[in-house]
Amino acid sequence: MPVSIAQIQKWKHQKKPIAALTASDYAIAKLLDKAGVDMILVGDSLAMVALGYKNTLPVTLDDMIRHAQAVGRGVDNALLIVDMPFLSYQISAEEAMRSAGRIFKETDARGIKLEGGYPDMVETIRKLVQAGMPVMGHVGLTPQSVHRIGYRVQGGTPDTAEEILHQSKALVEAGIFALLLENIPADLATKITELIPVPTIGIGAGQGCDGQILVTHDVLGLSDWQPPFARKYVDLQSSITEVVKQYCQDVRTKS
Ligand SMILES: Nc1nc(=O)c2c([nH]1)NC[C@@H]1CN(c3ccc(C(=O)N[C@@H](CCC(=O)O)C(=O)O)cc3)CN21
Ligand SMILES: CC(C)C(=O)C(=O)O
Ligand SMILES: [Mg+2]
Repeated sequence: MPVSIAQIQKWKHQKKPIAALTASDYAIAKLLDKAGVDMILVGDSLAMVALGYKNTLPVTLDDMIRHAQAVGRGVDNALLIVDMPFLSYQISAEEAMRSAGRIFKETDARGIKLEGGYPDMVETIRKLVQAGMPVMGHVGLTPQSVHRIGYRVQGGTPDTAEEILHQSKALVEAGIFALLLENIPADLATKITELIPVPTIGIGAGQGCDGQILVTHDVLGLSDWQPPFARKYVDLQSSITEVVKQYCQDVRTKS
């Protein structure tokens, strides 16, 4: 039985941590799924780690759908979630509905994720949920706003922490099934986790969340740079470089 939304919601109450990672292609997605990851996110961070852009803004809805299709072919068990890319959902609820609808029609996504908890976004999310589309919220550091807020920790002052808590509650009231908390203080993330009824998945938000997510390229040591909170478990850049050098040498020495 594949992991369901109901299942991760039950795990919150059972205090069973949810292990999530990102994927952008078939090969890695299949490995993550077979290794037992609970949730796989086709994150728009693929703009940077897979496509080489300097931030997440350039990636298109067509790009996200293409990558989500590839990931979907490798996933049997994990809950597959797809990020909506910059400007595919911010202009109007109508446009968000059309973009989200394409993701559900053209991929095997079982949920989508949208950044932001400001009033207009809460209303957009309410409409998507009403139309039958499971939505995961995303507050704190929202990378699609990099030009306004940078990649800094969010919610470090009493006022901004209160605002993030308020947004989290508003998103829950609009019907999100889970909430991503990015780069916020651990005590704030713990407080939100205790106060809302849906699972929180943290990245750079401490160990008090119901689950954790990281960008797989960071975990594997394949990124050019990575956030300070991302733990690199293996340095595949070095391994791959060594192997490729060996291969080149073998070709050149005709061995
Ligand atoms: N490879 C990769 N991993 C990620 O986790 C990731 C991406 N890319 N791209 C999209 C966003 C951007 N993320 C980031 C990127 C940088 C910091 C970072 O360096 N934060 C510092 C402060 C930086 C500053 O002041 O500008 C920190 O101390 O939190 C945090 C999150 C997380 N996401
Ligand atoms: C929060 C992270 C994991 C994300 O949204 C992404 O990878 O795009
Ligand atoms: Mg993202």
